[in-house]
Amino acid sequence: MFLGCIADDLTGATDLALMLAREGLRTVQANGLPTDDLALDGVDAVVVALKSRTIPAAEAVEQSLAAADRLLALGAQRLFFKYCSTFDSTDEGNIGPVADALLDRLGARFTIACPAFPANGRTIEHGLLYVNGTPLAESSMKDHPLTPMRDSDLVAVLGRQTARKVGLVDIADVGRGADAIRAAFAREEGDGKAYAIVDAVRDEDLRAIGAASADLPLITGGSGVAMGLPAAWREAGLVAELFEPAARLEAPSGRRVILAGSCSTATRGQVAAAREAGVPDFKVDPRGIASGAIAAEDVTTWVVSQKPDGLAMVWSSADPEEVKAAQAELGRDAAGALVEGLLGEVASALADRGFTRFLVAGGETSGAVVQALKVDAFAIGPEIDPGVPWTRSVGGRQLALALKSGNFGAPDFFLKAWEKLA
Ligand SMILES: Nc1ncnc2c1ncn2[C@@H]1O[C@H](COP(=O)(O)OP(=O)(O)O)[C@@H](O)[C@H]1O
Ligand SMILES: O=C(O)[C@@H](O)C(=O)COP(=O)(O)O
Repeated sequence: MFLGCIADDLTGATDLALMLAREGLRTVQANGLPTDDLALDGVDAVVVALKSRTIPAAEAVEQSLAAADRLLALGAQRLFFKYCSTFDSTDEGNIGPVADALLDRLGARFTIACPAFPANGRTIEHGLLYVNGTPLAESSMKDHPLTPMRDSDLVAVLGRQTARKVGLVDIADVGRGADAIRAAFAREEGDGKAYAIVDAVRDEDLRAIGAASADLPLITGGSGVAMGLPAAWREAGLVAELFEPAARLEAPSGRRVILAGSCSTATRGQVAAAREAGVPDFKVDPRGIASGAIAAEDVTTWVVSQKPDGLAMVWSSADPEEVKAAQAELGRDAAGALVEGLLGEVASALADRGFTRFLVAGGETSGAVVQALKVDAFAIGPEIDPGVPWTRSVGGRQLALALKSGNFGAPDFFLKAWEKLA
C-alpha cells in the first residue's frame, strides 16, 4: 500500500477513490478505520471515509490522526486529505485544524490546498474558487444547510482556520507546467507559508500540479488534484504499475431505491426530474419527523408496497427557505440529524426486506445510510458521472451503492445510474 487517504465525508471518499482507480491505482475505500480483516493484497491506495466535515474541530482532528496512524502503520508513504471541491467548512474548521495536525504528524512543513475539479465546474483563479463560473460566495453554496460558504477567497478562508501562513500559487505559475509549479512551492515554503492555495482551471493544470506534488508527504484537496498523482508516482518508480479501472459492477440481485437527503441545487433538480419521469416518491421533512407524523416504519412500508421491479424515491430535499424554517424551529444540527437518522433507519429496514441497490444523494446523508447498513468497505466500480461511481460492499451484506455528492451528477442521474449495473 502506497497511498493513504483521509476523506472528511463518505461521498468525498468515493469521489477520490474513483479518481485514483480511474488513473490506475488499485483502490479500496474503508468506511471509518479499516478493519483488521480488510484484504490489502495488491492494493495501492486506501481511502478512509470519515464523517468529520461538520463535527467539532477537536474531534475531527482526533479522528483524522487515528486514520493517519492506521494508514501509516499499513505502510502508506504519502497521505492525502480529501475535502470538498467547494471547500465546505466554517471558520472553526475543519480543513485548517486537520491539515495542521497531519502536517505535524508527518513532520512536514508545507503542503498544498487545491479543491479544483474542472469536470464538475470547480475552478480556482487567483485564489478565488468558482462553481460553474460563479464565485463560490454567490453560488448555491452560500445557502448550504451545514456549511454555508460566504467567502470565495480561499487564502482568506483557510487563513481563518489556521494560525499558519497561507500563500498562493496562481495560474501564471501553474500554466507554465510542473517545474514552474515546483519552483513556486519552494518560493512559498521559503516565505514561511505552510499552505499554498493552488490555482487550476483545466485538467491539464491538475496533471501538472500532480507531477509537481509527487514528493510532498501530505497533499490536501478535492479529488481533482489526485488526477496527476498516479502517473507522477509511476514515473518516479514509487508505484510499480498502473491498472485499467473496472468497467462494470456486478450488482447483487434485489430491489432498488433512491434516498435523497441533500438540499443542493443539483440534487433538487434530480429529484424534480425523477418525479417528472413518474418515479413514485415520498417526501419527508425534519419537522414531520420531530412531531412523529413521519416514522421510519411508515416510509419503509410505503417503499416496499411500490412495484418490485420499479424505482421508488424517498426525499427530504428542500429549498433554502424551507431549510431555514426547519432549522429555526429545530436547530441546524438537530434538523439534519433527524433526516439522516430516518433515512438510515429506512435503508436498514429495506436491506432486511431484500433491497440490495441503493442510490443515496448527499454526503452526510450517505454517511448516515452506510453506517446504518453497516458497510465496512467498498470496491469501486464504473463512473456514473464525474465524481460518482457505483460501489460494491466488501464483506457483510452484498449491496450495490451509488453515493452521490449533493452537487454532482447530470439532471437525469437518478434515472440513468441503473444502466451501469450488470
Ligand atoms: N428538509 C430539510 N431541512 C433541513 N435539513 C435537511 C433537510 N433535508 C436534509 N437536511 C439535512 O441537510 C444536510 C444535507 O447534507 P448532505 O447530505 O451532506 O448533502 P450535500 O451533499 O448536498 O451537502 C443533511 O444533514 C440532511 O439531513
Ligand atoms: O469534492 C466534492 O465536491 C465531493 O467529493 C464532496 O466532498 C461533496 O460533498 P457533499 O456535497 O456533502 O456530498
